[in-house]
Amino acid sequence: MSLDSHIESVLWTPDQIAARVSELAAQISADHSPLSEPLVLVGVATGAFLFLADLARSLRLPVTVDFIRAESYGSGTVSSGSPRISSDLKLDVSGRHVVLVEDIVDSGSTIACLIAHLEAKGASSVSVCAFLDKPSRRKVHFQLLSKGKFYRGFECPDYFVVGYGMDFAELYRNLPYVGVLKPEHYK
Ligand SMILES: O=P(O)(O)OC[C@H]1O[C@H](OP(=O)(O)OP(=O)(O)O)[C@H](O)[C@@H]1O
Ligand code: HPA
Ligand SMILES: [Mg+2]
Repeated sequence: MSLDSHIESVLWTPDQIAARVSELAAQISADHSPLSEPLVLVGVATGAFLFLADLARSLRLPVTVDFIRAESYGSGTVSSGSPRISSDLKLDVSGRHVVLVEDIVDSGSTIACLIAHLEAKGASSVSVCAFLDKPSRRKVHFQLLSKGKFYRGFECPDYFVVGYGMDFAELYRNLPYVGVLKPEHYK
């Protein structure tokens, strides 16, 4: 079964995604060189899995990789507004420079919760690298401490998007592009 027929329009093609990921990786590499210890990439499961894999392979720095899981959407398209951390880090990030890797920042509640969590663990800096940023939907205006930076791939228009890691009801994550679903597929 192909899910391509469920897509109304493609917003970013695989080539556009690859080009932007390379630019982000170059910027992060330049900003974090040289480091005395490897940069810690923290992927936000599940949605960031493809972006993290692509970004990590483009970085020209030693990195360590871990995952964290925060849930707020369940199977719908609207955030509950109060994410909970359902799976924590394995690595100790105290004294380390961390980049939180997200597929999308939408209401901002997930990333705000995770930034606070990593800062409380004593990270030296917490930056955010989000493939997409949807500022039109922002409810929580997160702040980074002075050494943290916000890297974003693209500004996303006000659609619920799928593909390149992002799901609707756990489907569409493996599409190699980002697109908008046809209305009949939002149930
Ligand atoms: O800015 P927000 O409104 O908080 O939304 C963004 C978050 O929502 C999605 O994750 P979700 O909780 O759906 O889990 P998933 O990554 O497993 O899809 C997405 O991957 C981000 O982590
Ligand atoms: N698509 C998929 N998952 C999401 C989105 C979106 O637009 N916003 C927050 N989580
Ligand atoms: Mg999701």
